[in-house]
Amino acid sequence: MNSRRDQADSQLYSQQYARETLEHSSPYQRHTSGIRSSGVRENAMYSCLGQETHPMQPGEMICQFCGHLTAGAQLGIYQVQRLLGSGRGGHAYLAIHARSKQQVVLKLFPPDSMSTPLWEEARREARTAATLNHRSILPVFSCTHWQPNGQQAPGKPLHELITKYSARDQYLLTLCQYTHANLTQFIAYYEKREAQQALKARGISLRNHLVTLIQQIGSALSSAHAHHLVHGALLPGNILLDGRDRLWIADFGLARLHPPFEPYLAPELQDVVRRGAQIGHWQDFWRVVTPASDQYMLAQVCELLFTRLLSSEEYEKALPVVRNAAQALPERRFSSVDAFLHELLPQLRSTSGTAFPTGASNPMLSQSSKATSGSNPVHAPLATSASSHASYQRGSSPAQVRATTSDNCYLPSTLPGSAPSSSEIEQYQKMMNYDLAVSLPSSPVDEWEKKGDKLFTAHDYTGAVRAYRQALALDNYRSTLWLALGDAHFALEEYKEALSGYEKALQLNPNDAQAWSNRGTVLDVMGRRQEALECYERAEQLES
Ligand SMILES: Nc1ncnc2c1ncn2[C@@H]1O[C@H](COP(=O)(O)OP(=O)(O)OP(=O)(O)O)[C@@H](O)[C@H]1O
Repeated sequence: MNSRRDQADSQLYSQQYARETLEHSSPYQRHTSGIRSSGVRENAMYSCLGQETHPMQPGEMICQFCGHLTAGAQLGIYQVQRLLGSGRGGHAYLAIHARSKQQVVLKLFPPDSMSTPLWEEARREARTAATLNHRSILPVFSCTHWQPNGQQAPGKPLHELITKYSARDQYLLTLCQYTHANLTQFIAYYEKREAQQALKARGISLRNHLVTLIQQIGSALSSAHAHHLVHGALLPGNILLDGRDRLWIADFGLARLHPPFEPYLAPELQDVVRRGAQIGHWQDFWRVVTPASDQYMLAQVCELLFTRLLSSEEYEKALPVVRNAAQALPERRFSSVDAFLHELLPQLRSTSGTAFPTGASNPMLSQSSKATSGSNPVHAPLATSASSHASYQRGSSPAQVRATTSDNCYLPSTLPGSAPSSSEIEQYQKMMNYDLAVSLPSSPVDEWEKKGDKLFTAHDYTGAVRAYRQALALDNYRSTLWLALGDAHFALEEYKEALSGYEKALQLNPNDAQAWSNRGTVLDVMGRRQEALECYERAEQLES
């Protein structure tokens, strides 16, 4: 069995996450009995999960008024808990796997004549993106057609609910891993002076953290581009975080079904989108997106992060580079996302400004705080900010920032559901408070963990158990330690203790494929075959 010590960095869930998971479990999670085969709760008030809930008829899965799923609806083996938000094409729901209680996200895209003809291509792209196995590309586990009033087959995996695509009321249904925050929530939290001060007190640099996040976005995009995949809508809601330093880009294939809104829409796509809105389909938009338009969106995301979270001294050297990536003419941008980041990151690292701007020192802060409370991140589109022309020069191509037209009024600049609610911000706030501590220099816990790993490698499993327990005495919310402890007990053939270690690890990090797989192995050894198979299934989903 592989202890996966080398994967320690990816085991990133926080102690707060574990608490939040319990605290935020909905009544549907706590009382899962009473689920009928029709997919909705028995003896319950039937209501939809929309912003304003409406009563619904027993057995109805989709609300006729707002198109949201019924509270507690069961789709195959997944039970829907709550609405996470709505995007350009559909709605995202938090759901749980009925047997393992694993949290997942179900996204439901209603039929819509502008994008439905592209669903097959979107499904293919989502599958291709998942096969890249890139650590910063969120894989879609399953992407099927689904009919609300068809046979729901509770207990079946989602892909077995697939129906032949023909009827008009077919929905597109996707399943992916649940993560704990998106970039909008991250920004909303770190704009707060207290959050920045808490980081400062720990000696953690928010700027360095942003570098880590941007690197991950760049790496995911580069890998996708190398495989002829373009994201097409790199919006903050599609950039997901685990609360520490892990980031995923979500919705490859799916995000591109609808054009992004300003300021993320690259100037070269505006005419196509305008025409698409007139003729009633997004097929041309689907075809004309390019790696250069992804680069443009990444530049917008960078500017959003810098202006909202850093002091101007911290990002002033980086800004011309960002503006070059957001040139109105794609041929004036960098040759690739890699080339962009190659120029950008040294400029960010070399700045000497304070790592933790306060409201007083950051001129953007008071303005952006207002934006946080109400709507999507609002910031000036790079290419339209004519007053801030870039002076960045790259190669022989002079930097030139062009004003773009901003008369794209057919797309909303803010979307319902995209702004974090105060409870989401609060949840994220608690989580992040702990999380960035991961950037701290090596601690006694790290030392004990390393010692445990060495002993494990030397086959001294009893010594390893002792070392891991020492580490856990200092920090028993670290999932990697519980996993390692489980491995050491397994090696000693102490299966009950091994199982308990894996279960603790999974409480803290339910998306750890290795912990699921190891739990399966120990259950197998204990003769609990059926439970073991469920664990393997979960591990495979997470690894696929
Ligand atoms: N896998 C996930 N884990 C956690 N939250 C998610 C996940 N996928 C989506 N969300 C959140 O659910 C909300 C709605 O997501 P959805 O994808 O429908 O729209 P969006 O990402 O905000 O915008 P768009 O789809 O238009 O690009 C967003 O806040 C998004 O961050």
